[in-house]
Amino acid sequence: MPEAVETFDGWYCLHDFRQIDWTAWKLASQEERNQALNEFNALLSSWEDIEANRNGSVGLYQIIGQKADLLIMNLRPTMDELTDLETEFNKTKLAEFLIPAYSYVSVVELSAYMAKGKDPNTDPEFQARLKPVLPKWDHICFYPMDRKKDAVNNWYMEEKDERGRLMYEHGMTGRKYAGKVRQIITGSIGFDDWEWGVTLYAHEMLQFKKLIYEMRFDEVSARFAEFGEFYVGHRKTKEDLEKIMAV
Ligand code: VOV
Repeated sequence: MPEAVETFDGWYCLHDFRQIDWTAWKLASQEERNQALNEFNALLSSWEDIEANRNGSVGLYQIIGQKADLLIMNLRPTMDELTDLETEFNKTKLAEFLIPAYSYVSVVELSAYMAKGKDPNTDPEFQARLKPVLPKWDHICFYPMDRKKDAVNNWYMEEKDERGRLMYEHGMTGRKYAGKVRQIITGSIGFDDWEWGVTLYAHEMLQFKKLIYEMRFDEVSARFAEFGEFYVGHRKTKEDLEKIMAV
């Protein structure tokens, strides 16, 4: 039987998608709205401090389309810390005006397919990728995915060397987008409904489409990839959020 590839797991990750309840927000007083934003800004600042101390990372994004309005993405060394911060956020005033839209629980994952003699447990480059500072690039694209397990194409029945070959080809396509798209692959087998979360960053939106389209022709995606829903959006600061929420 084919054997599993060793995985190296880094920080835990919560993608928290929310919709703004505009009706409730507009009914609130200016004072209540200010209070909600100030409290959230303080919480975001505390998460940014954690990022500065290299104990996690945070990103705030505005999502386009009707699936969600906001995405708050947090990384932490343990899942307990993520659970706590989710609870803390849910208790804020702002959260009273946000409707849960979707969430994804996963852990930053690298596999040994590409390790090539390096020890991922000590190699500084591997370690930095396992505990990443989320890129401050303008645009984000997130989607969950699976590897196929049907009678004809079953990823888990392929030999390890063959999977390594397919992943190598995948990596070569990805490398063409160096400087244009950055990827954070998170593993979610046993944690969420799909097997991986794909979080991409770009300076230019169109690069997501170009990369994902090109990858569809790689054998590993063409034969073995199944995708969930796509969410795309833009990175936002506290000041941007104040403008978004202004009514
Ligand atoms: C900038 C783009 C880019 C680059 C450079 C890149 C490179 C690499 C390398 C070198 C490796 C293997 C080693 C490791 O690091 O784990 C991976 C791994 C992985 N990828 Fe990837 N990927 C990219 C981008 C990228 C995209 C756009 C997708 C979605 C697929 C698509 O069709 O939409 C994807 C998926 C994955 C997955 C699900 C895995 C884990 C598979 C597993 O079975 O373990 N990935 N990926």
